[in-house]
Amino acid sequence: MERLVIVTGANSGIGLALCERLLTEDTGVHLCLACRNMQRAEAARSALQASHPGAHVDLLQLDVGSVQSVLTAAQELRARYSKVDFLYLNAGIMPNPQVDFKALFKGLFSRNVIHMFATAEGLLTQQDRVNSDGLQEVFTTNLFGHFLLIRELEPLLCQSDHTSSVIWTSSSNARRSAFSLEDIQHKEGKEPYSSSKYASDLLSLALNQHMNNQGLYSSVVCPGMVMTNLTYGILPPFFWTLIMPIMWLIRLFTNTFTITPFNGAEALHWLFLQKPQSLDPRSKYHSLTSGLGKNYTQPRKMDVDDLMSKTLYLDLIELEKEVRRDL
Ligand SMILES: NC(=O)C1=CN([C@@H]2O[C@H](COP(=O)(O)OP(=O)(O)OC[C@H]3O[C@@H](n4cnc5c(N)ncnc54)[C@H](OP(=O)(O)O)[C@@H]3O)[C@@H](O)[C@H]2O)C=CC1
Ligand SMILES: CC(C)=CCC[C@@H](C)[C@H]1CC[C@H]2C3=C(CC[C@]12C)[C@@]1(C)CCC(=O)C[C@@H]1CC3
Repeated sequence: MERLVIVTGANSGIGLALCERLLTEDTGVHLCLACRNMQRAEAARSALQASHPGAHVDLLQLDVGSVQSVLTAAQELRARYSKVDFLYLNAGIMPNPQVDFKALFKGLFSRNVIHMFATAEGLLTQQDRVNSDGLQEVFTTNLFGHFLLIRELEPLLCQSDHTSSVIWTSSSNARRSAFSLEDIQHKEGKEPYSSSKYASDLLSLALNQHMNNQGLYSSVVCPGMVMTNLTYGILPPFFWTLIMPIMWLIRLFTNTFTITPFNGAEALHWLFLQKPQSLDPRSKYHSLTSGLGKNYTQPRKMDVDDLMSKTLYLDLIELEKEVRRDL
């Protein structure tokens, strides 16, 4: 039987590579590319169908950064499909990133150099802004829009006769110290990306605790450090070209430098092949690539606790009520 797989942010990078891998490596996949820009979505579909003639690929207009767009897209999905098997919550942004070159240089000569390259801890800040819903843009795109989508798709995800999986593309940059329950949107700080990714780790745990009994399972993935539009936005392109040999060299010391979107999609694809009941709700599934270029998936325990995750879940439900009231 065909399995319906929805991928947000499917028109480029890791999302597009995942779609390519699903069509190449699996049979009976019905894809729905959920993208904000329909021209880019069309281009992605054409590329997928050029390499997989006859592949079942639908498009859906979805801007996860806009409450109204999520509600309209969910309504469309409920009209089109009777169930969803996999929902990849992959769309994400890192606006106006700034690299702290002083910290980078200092880190190069410290014992933490591998950790620094794997997580970018202490290296990156971003400048966020408020969107037209009055919400922080990074929080809405990376977390809240996806949360709302899950809530809206409950009738398709939670069915008595089958299980469904929601899979978050989180990051090694997710860090507890960047997140605060007093400021879940990260209005105050300078690391909204790190905060939003940590929030997705917490939320995934809460979703498992609240929804496993309805057949919905949530998992978290880290794709590693991948060269995509997102990373190309961090430094000027010529700089990346210049340091590319160093990047391949770094891979000899840290398996988190997956570098290509194909490699980065490893854990996302691996999860497609697993029974959701067999997965650990407290682990993040990492795409890793060895120095010799071998891809594999490894679960690593997340720095999350039950009380924090439950509190965030309840805060998000409250926020959802508020935004619905304001529509
Ligand atoms: N690259 C890396 O090293 C890492 C990436 N990640 C995560 O991987 C995910 C995919 O990013 P990646 O492939 O790297 O980067 P890309 O920029 O290539 O892909 C991001 C995708 O998200 C889409 N998107 C952004 N904002 C919205 C929105 N409001 N509504 C709908 N779609 C949107 C983009 O669409 P559009 O083309 O219209 O902008 C694009 O398709 C992100 O969540 C990112 O945080 C995590 C760890 C490391
Ligand atoms: C010599 C060399 C490789 C310099 C690059 C330094 C930095 C720009 C990178 C070092 C670690 C990278 C990293 C990311 C972005 C680029 C770096 C900061 C991410 C934050 C990209 C998005 C993520 O979700 C996690 C990545 C962690 C590592």
